[in-house]
Amino acid sequence: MVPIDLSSAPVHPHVPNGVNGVNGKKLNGVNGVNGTNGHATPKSPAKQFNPYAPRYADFLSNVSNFNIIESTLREGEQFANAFFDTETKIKIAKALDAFGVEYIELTSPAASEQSRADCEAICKLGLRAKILTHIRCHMDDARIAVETGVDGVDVVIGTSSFLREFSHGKDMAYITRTAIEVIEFVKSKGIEVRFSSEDSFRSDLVDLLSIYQTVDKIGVNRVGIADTVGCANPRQVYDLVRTLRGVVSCDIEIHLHNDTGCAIANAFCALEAGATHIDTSVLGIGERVGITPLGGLVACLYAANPEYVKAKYNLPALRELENLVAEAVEVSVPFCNPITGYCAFTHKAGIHAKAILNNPSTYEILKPEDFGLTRYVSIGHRLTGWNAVKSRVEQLQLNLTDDQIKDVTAKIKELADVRTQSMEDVDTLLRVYHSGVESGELELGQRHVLDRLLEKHRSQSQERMPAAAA
Ligand SMILES: CC(=O)SCCNC(=O)CCNC(=O)[C@H](O)C(C)(C)COP(=O)(O)OP(=O)(O)OC[C@H]1O[C@@H](n2cnc3c(N)ncnc32)[C@H](O)[C@@H]1OP(=O)(O)O
Ligand SMILES: O=C(O)CCC(=O)C(=O)O
Ligand SMILES: [Zn+2]
Repeated sequence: MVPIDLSSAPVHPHVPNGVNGVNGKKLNGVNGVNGTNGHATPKSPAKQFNPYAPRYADFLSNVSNFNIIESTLREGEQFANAFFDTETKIKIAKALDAFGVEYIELTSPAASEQSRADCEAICKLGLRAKILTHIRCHMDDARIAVETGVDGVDVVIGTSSFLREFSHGKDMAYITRTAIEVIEFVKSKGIEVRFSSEDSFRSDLVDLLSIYQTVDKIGVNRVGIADTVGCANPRQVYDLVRTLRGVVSCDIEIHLHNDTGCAIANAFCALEAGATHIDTSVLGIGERVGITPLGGLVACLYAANPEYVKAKYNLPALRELENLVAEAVEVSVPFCNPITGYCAFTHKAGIHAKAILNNPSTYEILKPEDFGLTRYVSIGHRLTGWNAVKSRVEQLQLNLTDDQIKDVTAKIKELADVRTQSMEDVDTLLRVYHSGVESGELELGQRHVLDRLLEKHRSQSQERMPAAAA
């Protein structure tokens, strides 16, 4: 792949959602969308109907008003490859804080002596983010948690029949009694408390709403819904959060596992339905395939409202944060990772390349410069086009006409049909072509002359570098 560094390319204003004829005027009444078949719009105001105007449900949406509960140091520690020593935990906590997440959730201090000590150490860092720890719904855990110096405690207990039968073995009456005791105890210490049902989507709806209503009445700060097994789809998430929003007045958190790849979409739908807090981890690490990834969620919410997300988080810090965690758990950042994936801002096909060079918003919903990153156009392959090649010719300050660029593009394609051309290969070809034109040896379409010039260039370079060639 031959990347062209486009960091100096003109940056065009980002086209926000809702423009491009989506929420704007262009679509109304066109293509028969409003039943007008392209004819004049009805004149009577009573008959006018804008299907894209905000709906009642949109007023519930928190897509531009949410908090992130970052759980790399809790859920992330449950990732099979994770072992965080104290120093690594502190580095990760500081990097999360520098990125700007609102909350950092830590492993239960009841898990081990070191977990307790690390929790205390992170509380003492004086970070801007609020520090939470995550415990079972049990007074023993609660007593340890409130002594660590955390700003809040996240309490969880399974409510599905699976977990009631095979995990803790408790019925709803016991769960409700213990939840009340734990919540009142944590509240008495003057810190935040959240109550969450584990495996919410496989729990009985009446049980769920009833326990959430009870804990809301006694002043819990947040209730949490958890898709513990990653079985929920966006519609189910919307429906459950929307229903809960009508039942409790406290904040609503959601924790979504990614077993079927829906975790980001589910988080977005939860916000649309009125959730206020989303759990994430860096690169999504957690039990099995993990949970909603921080970077992917940020990409999704940036696409919805770039200005809000840019103002809220230090976006250029994301890459280092992900690299730090990837290194700590010995994985690579996936090539398809939103924002920081190897090819996230690389454009290849000729049709894309031409439009991107004219206006990056044509094929980009995220602006790389907002994340401290650079856009590339790849040209050394058989899908390239003369417009992309022209941009490289201009960067190299070679003087070629459009017809000459089209001619040399045909040669790039011929060579790339055999193997992908490196940046160096393409630059050499462009320079040889240019000097052939300048010297008057090469004319349009004279492939045999170009091949001879290339061969001559190759043997001259080998003569110049015999030692290197040997
Ligand atoms: C879905 C999630 O990710 S929830 C968060 C998961 N986090 C963790 O598990 C934190 C790390 N865990 C640990 O270090 C240990 O499991 C500990 C310290 C919490 C408990 O260890 P142990 O006492 O040895 O128990 P063990 O892990 O074998 O079993 C869990 C116990 O908690 C009980 N339990 C499980 N979930 C809950 C809950 N949400 N609330 C209260 N009790 C619970 C189980 O019934 C079981 O009790 P038992 O000892 O009477 O059998
Ligand atoms: O506390 C919560 O809300 C979620 C706990 C958890 O990790 C899960 O259910 O997957
Ligand atoms: Zn989880």
